Amino acid sequence: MTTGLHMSNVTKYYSEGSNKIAALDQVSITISPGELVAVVGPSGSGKSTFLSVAGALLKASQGEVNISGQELSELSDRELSTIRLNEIGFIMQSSNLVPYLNVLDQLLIVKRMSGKVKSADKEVAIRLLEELGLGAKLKSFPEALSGGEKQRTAIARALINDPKVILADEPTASLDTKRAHEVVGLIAKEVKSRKKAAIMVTHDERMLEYCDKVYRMEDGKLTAV
Ligand SMILES: Nc1ncnc2c1ncn2[C@@H]1O[C@H](COP(=O)(O)OP(=O)(O)OP(=O)(O)O)[C@@H](O)[C@H]1O
Repeated sequence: MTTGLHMSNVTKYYSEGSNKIAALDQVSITISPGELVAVVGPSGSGKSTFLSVAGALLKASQGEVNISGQELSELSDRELSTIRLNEIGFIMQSSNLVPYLNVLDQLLIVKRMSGKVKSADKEVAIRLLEELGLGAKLKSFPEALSGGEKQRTAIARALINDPKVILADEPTASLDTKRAHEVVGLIAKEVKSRKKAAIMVTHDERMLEYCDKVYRMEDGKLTAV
């Protein structure tokens, strides 16, 4: 079976009036399990569109997107939601935590979305949070967490369903240098040990040392650096 994330000749058009913009232009990439790939590039070059297509949030206009052997264009909207929930973990710029849920419940709500929460799920969530250094923060609400702790909670939330793919969009945008290194170091470690295929969009050159490969997006075209 094919593993990881593959994109082959993916083009994504947006229509603006009678104009068609190719936000992605014949993009091909393969990310294997355990590999962390960085995507850099100027504003408006297509990075967010790339992550949205890789994360089954947007459909490609042309080309193939394949996650662990499943070709996304062949799936129904319902099947795509299931893939998003179970096979893809998203880590966003600001951690996007739910303000009225404590750290442990941020993970359990993801479990609840995919069915009933079992007591084993709670144990798995607690173990994961402990591993990410949040054992003392299980009952804390987002407002009482530091920026780094919020992002670590978001990393745990992205991992809780054991997805095949991790997509991170500027995960260090709101962090100081020290926290940024901690957070990306942690993402890299988890990607390796849990064998996830991971993409990180970043403006931060200092984070590239944690990545196995670096790609550059320019005018919708992706090239290896
Ligand atoms: N919904 C949309 N409709 C029309 N055009 C869009 C849409 N979303 C993005 N675009 C255009 O597609 C191109 C790529 O945008 P995208 O957001 O993917 O770039 P980006 O590299 O993520 O930028 P940034 O670093 O500023 O977030 C840009 O020209 C943008 O204006």
